Amino acid sequence: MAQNRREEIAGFVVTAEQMRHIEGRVFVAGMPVAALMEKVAGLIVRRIQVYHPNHSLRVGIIAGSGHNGGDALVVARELHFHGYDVLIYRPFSKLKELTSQHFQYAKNLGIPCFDDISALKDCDLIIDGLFGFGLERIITDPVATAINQLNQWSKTIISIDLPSGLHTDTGEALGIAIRATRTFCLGLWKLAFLQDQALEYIGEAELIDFDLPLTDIKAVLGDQPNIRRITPEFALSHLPLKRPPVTHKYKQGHLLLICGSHKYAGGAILTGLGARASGVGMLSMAVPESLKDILTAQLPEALIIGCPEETGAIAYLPETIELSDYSAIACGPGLTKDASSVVQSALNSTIPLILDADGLNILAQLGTIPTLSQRQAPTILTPHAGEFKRLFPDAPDPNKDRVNAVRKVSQHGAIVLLKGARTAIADHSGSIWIIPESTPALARGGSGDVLTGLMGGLVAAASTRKMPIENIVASAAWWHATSGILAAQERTELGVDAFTLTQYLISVLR
Ligand SMILES: NC(=O)C1=CN([C@@H]2O[C@H](COP(=O)(O)OP(=O)(O)OC[C@H]3O[C@@H](n4cnc5c(N)ncnc54)[C@H](O)[C@@H]3O)[C@@H](O)[C@H]2O)[C@@H](O)CC1
Ligand SMILES: [K+]
Repeated sequence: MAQNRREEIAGFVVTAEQMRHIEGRVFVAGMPVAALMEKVAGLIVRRIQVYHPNHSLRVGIIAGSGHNGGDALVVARELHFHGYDVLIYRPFSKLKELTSQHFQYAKNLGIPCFDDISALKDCDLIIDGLFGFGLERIITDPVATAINQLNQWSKTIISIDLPSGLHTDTGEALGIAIRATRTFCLGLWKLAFLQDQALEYIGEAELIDFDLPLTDIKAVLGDQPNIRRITPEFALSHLPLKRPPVTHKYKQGHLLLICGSHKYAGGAILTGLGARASGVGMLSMAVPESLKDILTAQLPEALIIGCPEETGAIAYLPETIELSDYSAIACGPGLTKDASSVVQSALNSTIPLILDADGLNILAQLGTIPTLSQRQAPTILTPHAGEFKRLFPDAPDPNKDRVNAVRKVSQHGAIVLLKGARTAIADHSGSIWIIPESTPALARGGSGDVLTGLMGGLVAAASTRKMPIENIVASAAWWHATSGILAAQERTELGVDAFTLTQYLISVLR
């Protein structure tokens, strides 16, 4: 039961408004606000003691005017009683009532209080309780200057709920934000934790579960939450790890990869190796004729189809290829922009299609939105931010509120996977899947080709498994990221070239 709760909670993501609704329900049901604050702060103190067991530390507490400040003041009181040398910086004179009471008591206990940040200069540890999800406008002076000064000290900082200054939903710094070493996110993951622009402020992130009832969470988020944080349990349950005892290769999916050019032969190999790891029943690869021998040598199990070529790119697909014979197509890695007619053929097919790399660039040239509107079957686009802008020049900036950006463009019918530190996926219904952990080691040539092949294989295999294709796409991205994390742990972030990554796809599952 406890395990189930942990798993379930780990999959939820909330906006500030949703969190307020959930808490509101708990308070209406009878939980006293002050009791909840005590409980939350008690859990925070326990975690602080795990990371900083030395009770002679000098701890600076930053307390804002709201309940984030209230949490921080309860933490101050408890650390004081545990023997830590505590001092408080409180920049605002007007405090919410409960926060004000905790401040009075801390002062009466003899904890030194200051309204100047420089009092905290000699602290070993800072606890940031300036703003939580109640921050709603740009931070101005003198607090902005104080945050700037604090950031320059490069101290160990633990932020309560969110690094103060971050917008809870977009992860944007509202003028300025505290750069935390560690952030304890309270109750449920706030959306900011899954936005790339917030990551440099958050440091190590940890969820502090304070027993919000699942019924209240689901009453606000719904049974099928609109935003889902991909957990290992979710991803693994969508991978074809266990086969039926009686099957044959075509029942395990037949993937057609269309990739490669004279210039980018390696991209085709990496895509093929990604597909190999998916366990797909049958793999066919359409490549330029001149690449046939090298691909056959690298992927002896694949059926390599040599295609007529022009300027080193595939000119067109041979007539022997009947696209409807396949379970799915993945098209794009290493094609060059000269392979336009091939991409057009793939778009005309009536089976699931994954487009990546030059497949996306060619789609942008063809006109993304009108072309997508002609598609009869699922289309999956896997752009990074640059490709995203070329595909959807009128969409919101994919480098800012990425979740909103990807949600907006998915209205045009495709499943869109926006690559990044926190890859975000949206489908036409506006549902979002986010991969919560990854590694910068994957920011490397060829790593995307591996994902395309892997996802292609999984989508092809899923055609007989009746699983929502969006879940398969998200699970493929999780698998890819998790393999990168393991490879980086064992080989450093420098040691995760794309070929090495393909070798970790299977070992990460063991
Ligand atoms: N209500 C509760 O009992 C619980 C609350 N929790 C804590 O409460 C926090 C939310 O509390 P609040 O809703 O009081 O909000 P916050 O404490 O996040 O801050 C809001 C306060 O800051 C002011 N403010 C907003 N933007 C400002 C700006 N740019 N410059 C100056 N002042 C600004 C607001 O007027 C308000 O007084 C959570 O983040 C969490 O830390 C958690 O402990 C869970 C339980
Ligand atoms: K905070």
